[in-house]
Amino acid sequence: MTSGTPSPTDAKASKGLPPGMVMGPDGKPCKICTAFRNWKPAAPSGQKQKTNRNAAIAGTMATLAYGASSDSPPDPPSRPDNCPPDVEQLGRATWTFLHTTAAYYPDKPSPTQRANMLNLLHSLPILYPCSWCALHLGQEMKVHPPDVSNRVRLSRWLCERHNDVNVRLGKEVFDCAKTDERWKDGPPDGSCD
Ligand SMILES: Cc1cc2nc3c(=O)[nH]c(=O)nc-3n(C[C@H](O)[C@H](O)[C@H](O)COP(=O)(O)OP(=O)(O)OC[C@H]3O[C@@H](n4cnc5c(N)ncnc54)[C@H](O)[C@@H]3O)c2cc1C
Repeated sequence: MTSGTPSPTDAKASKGLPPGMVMGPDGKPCKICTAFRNWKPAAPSGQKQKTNRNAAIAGTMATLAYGASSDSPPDPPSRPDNCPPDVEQLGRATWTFLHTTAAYYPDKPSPTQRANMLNLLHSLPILYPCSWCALHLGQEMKVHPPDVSNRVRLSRWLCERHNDVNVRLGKEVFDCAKTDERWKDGPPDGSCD
């Protein structure tokens, strides 16, 4: 992050927030920037009391029904399937789309195909709903402009941008030599055929 640019981890911005909750550029908790397991919006005080009471009743019912001891830790909350995506679901879906699109991009793209791909990539820092993700991607794209000259180069470029995020999140870096294997051809053992 360049100096002077606000970040979701700014001490001032995140002060008092539960761990993992991410603030948006507007200074409010950003739902689409936060993993569901970390999303703990502050309830209005009346509602909070009601929520706590409901949770207590639910806990008692569960103990009666399943015999769980009252000091056992609660299960992590599960989410109905029809909820909007969180930062992780959106990220996985977007990377799947981008890497697969690159894997099927032509070896010799026409000028129109190159222009279309550039339009798609340059739209992301503007349109991507997770504002911090979009901001970081835009910064990386300034330093590493997209290479849409052919399939291999585009796949490599995307793999490297995905690795930028992996590094920022403390995840393992992906071996970019395996991009086709992951997104188009499948492993050599044929287990995906
Ligand atoms: C443009 C963009 C920016 C993002 N920025 C942020 C951010 O700032 N903060 C945040 O919390 N989340 C961000 N995300 C979401 C984040 O990248 C992950 O998608 C999310 O954390 C879920 O991670 P995951 O471990 O399920 O796997 P993902 O990172 O979603 O990867 C899905 C699969 O892709 C494969 N893969 C992994 N790395 C690569 C690679 N380099 N090349 C090819 N294939 C690969 C692996 O098989 C992996 O299982 C961003 C997503 C996008 C699309």
